[in-house]
Amino acid sequence: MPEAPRDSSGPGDPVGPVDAMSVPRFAGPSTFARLPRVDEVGHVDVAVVGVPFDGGVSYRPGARFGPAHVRASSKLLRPYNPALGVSPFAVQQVADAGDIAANPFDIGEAVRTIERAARDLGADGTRLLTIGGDHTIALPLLRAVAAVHGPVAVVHFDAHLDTWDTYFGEPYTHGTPFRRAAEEGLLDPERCLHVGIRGPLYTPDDLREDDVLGFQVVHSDDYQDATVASVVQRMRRRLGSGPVYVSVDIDVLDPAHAPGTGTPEAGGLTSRELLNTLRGLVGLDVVGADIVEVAPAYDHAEITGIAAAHVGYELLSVLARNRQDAPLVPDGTARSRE
Ligand SMILES: N=C(N)NCCCC(=O)O
Ligand SMILES: [Zn+2]
Ligand SMILES: [Zn+2]
Repeated sequence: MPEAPRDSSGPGDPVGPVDAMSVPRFAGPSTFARLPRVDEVGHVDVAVVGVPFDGGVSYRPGARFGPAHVRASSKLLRPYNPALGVSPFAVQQVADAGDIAANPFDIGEAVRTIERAARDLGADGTRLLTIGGDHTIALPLLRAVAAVHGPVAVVHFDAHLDTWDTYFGEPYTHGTPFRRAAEEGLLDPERCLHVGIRGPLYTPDDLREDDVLGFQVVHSDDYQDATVASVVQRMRRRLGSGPVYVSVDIDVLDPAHAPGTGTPEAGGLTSRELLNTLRGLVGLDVVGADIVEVAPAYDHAEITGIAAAHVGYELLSVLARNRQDAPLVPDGTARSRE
């Protein structure tokens, strides 16, 4: 196929997505948001990378197919984000780095492979937006980020704490990455926060132990009792001014908004609440992010895939906004440029 026309203006400018007015969205390459591959551009500011690994799940399998599904569900994204007043593909070079090939039969080796690949991809300052895969992958991704930045704040969107200790004696699972990360000193215990927590736990100690590891909790129900703006204010106060890693387990959304996931829990966020909360990260030093636990076999009409693609788009928009000095409103969201 000849080189596809892309949304881009001149030589030296970032190469953008394939132009939807020249190549229909259902044709052309299967990269995130129809962006170029990393080997098609020179310098990359942000790489979108897939990790098709689900060897750490405790219930429904299938998140290994998440990267391909989210990419397929990202074809309708457009170049301009009016909510943040930014063109996320025009002010930074975003490109798709393909998938990290992790061993599906050996969790320890998979974790090492993911860490190595994430370190390589981020070696020249490239920031990573990673699409999982199950939540196990957050541990090697945090190792790679902490190797560059030191201990980071984590804002973790999830129905689940994921600070449990082991499953069947296994320390690396999708329910344990943040306990391992805290034990390894990858996290700043004064600046970590879960958002969207709900549902049954194993014992009351789960929350006490989570607290000792350095996490505060915004419960899903807090969105009922408070506004998104007040959640954003609390989140920004907690995350402070140092490096922030954002981990989004798609099951933070209510199963109505994200049925395609492995451990769904009733009573979750709407996609509107999640997208608006993510916009509240503008101005914070976001050094990396992941979107995990999309399991397409349980999805319908791409509901979950589209939600995950939009989460990725907002995260890329936050990174783009951070490159521009446009004014912010007091809760940290951007003033629209209309
Ligand atoms: N990270 C996700 N999605 N789920 C963790 C659930 C762990 C459990 O089965 O108790
Ligand atoms: Zn979860
Ligand atoms: Zn999780």
